Amino acid sequence: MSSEFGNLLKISVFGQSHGKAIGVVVDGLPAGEAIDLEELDRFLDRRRTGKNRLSTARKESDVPVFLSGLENGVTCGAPLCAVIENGDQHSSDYSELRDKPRPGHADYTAYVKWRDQADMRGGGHFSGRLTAPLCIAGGIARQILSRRGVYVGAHLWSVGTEQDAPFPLRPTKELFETVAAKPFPVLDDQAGERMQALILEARQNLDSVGGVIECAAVGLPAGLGDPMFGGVENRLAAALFGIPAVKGVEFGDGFAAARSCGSANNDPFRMEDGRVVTETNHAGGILGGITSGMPLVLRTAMKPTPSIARPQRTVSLSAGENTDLVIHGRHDPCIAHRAVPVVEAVTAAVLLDLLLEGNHGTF
Ligand SMILES: Cc1cc2nc3c(=O)[nH]c(=O)nc-3n(C[C@H](O)[C@H](O)[C@H](O)COP(=O)(O)O)c2cc1C
Ligand SMILES: C=C(O[C@@H]1CC(C(=O)O)=C[C@@H](OP(=O)(O)O)[C@H]1O)C(=O)O
Repeated sequence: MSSEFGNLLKISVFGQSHGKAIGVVVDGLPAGEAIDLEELDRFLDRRRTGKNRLSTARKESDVPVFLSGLENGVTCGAPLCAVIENGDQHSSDYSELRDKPRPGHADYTAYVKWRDQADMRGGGHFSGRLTAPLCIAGGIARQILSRRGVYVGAHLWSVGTEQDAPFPLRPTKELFETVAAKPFPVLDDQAGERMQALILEARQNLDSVGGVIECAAVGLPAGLGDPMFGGVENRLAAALFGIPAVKGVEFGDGFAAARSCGSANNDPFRMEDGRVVTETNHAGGILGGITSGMPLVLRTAMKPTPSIARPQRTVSLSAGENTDLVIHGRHDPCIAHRAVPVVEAVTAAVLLDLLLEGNHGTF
């Protein structure tokens, strides 16, 4: 199933952007886990729409209703199902797009696959809207992990050409909390100001801008994951590419490592308080697909929002001829800053799945 991932912790996302509701089924959660719903709401709020001109004007409350799996706020072992009602759809914005696919969005490929049955209102099932239920699942996974000393956090690494400071060699839970509490998720607030100016400028120019998110996980044991196709990188990348608009995933120094040399890229081993650590972390905490015990570090490249307000060239599918398109409606001038908690959510879900596998489902 294309909308499901995970081995022992199976996460299945359903719904369409302008349908009645969107939601998630999470099967395989350990029983007896208290879920702090206020903390979950703070997590969902970091992704929420309609806060300011940096994001889409669509206003959704994103309040999850738990239909199963949670009794008195505690997981009961049965599959957890949560739904979010959609409340602010402007479907007329999309009537023309059925015939004239938006460059950069999934309208054309959805049409190729599903023809006239495709629900492309608000991006349908391809929409970034589906990352709200993903954040319910990942927000719960994140709480379960942090109870066991594994912390996942992320920040906006760059927007366009503007760059944040990198995570330090050993990011802490406190650093993750500090970034998560900020209205704009960066380490260096001055860089954050420049990024916000860039997003507003793109919007002003009837355009959009891309960005990169850096995510880290600390407290992971060494030895998680398997060689070759069962690697932690493989598992994370497969799930992270499920986030709409992700066009690249790298671990540690990633593509920059290809411009480095062995003497600079190798992380020297040292003993510290009786355990093996590395002096640097170019590998991003993964060697041979297996965690080394150093912080896991990854980055996801988010493309610029495809729906932009300036006129674009497309085709009329019915007439079979070239034409022009002006997209109306409410769109994010940048996706990356809103997707920071989404990357945390997916990372936490995959790591919890891997930890459950290593402990026969009971972690
Ligand atoms: C949080 C989030 C918000 C998004 N907002 C928009 C948007 O407002 N307008 C838009 O055209 N695309 C938006 N996208 C991106 C599209 O959903 C995505 O580009 C499209 O489904 C095609 O998928 P692909 O880019 O992975 O190929 C958003 C994605 C995410 C994750
Ligand atoms: C609603 C969300 O984002 C939506 C994601 C999206 C897309 O094409 O991905 C297109 C827009 O939908 P609409 O045209 O209905 O406003 C965004 O607002 C959300 O993230 O919750």
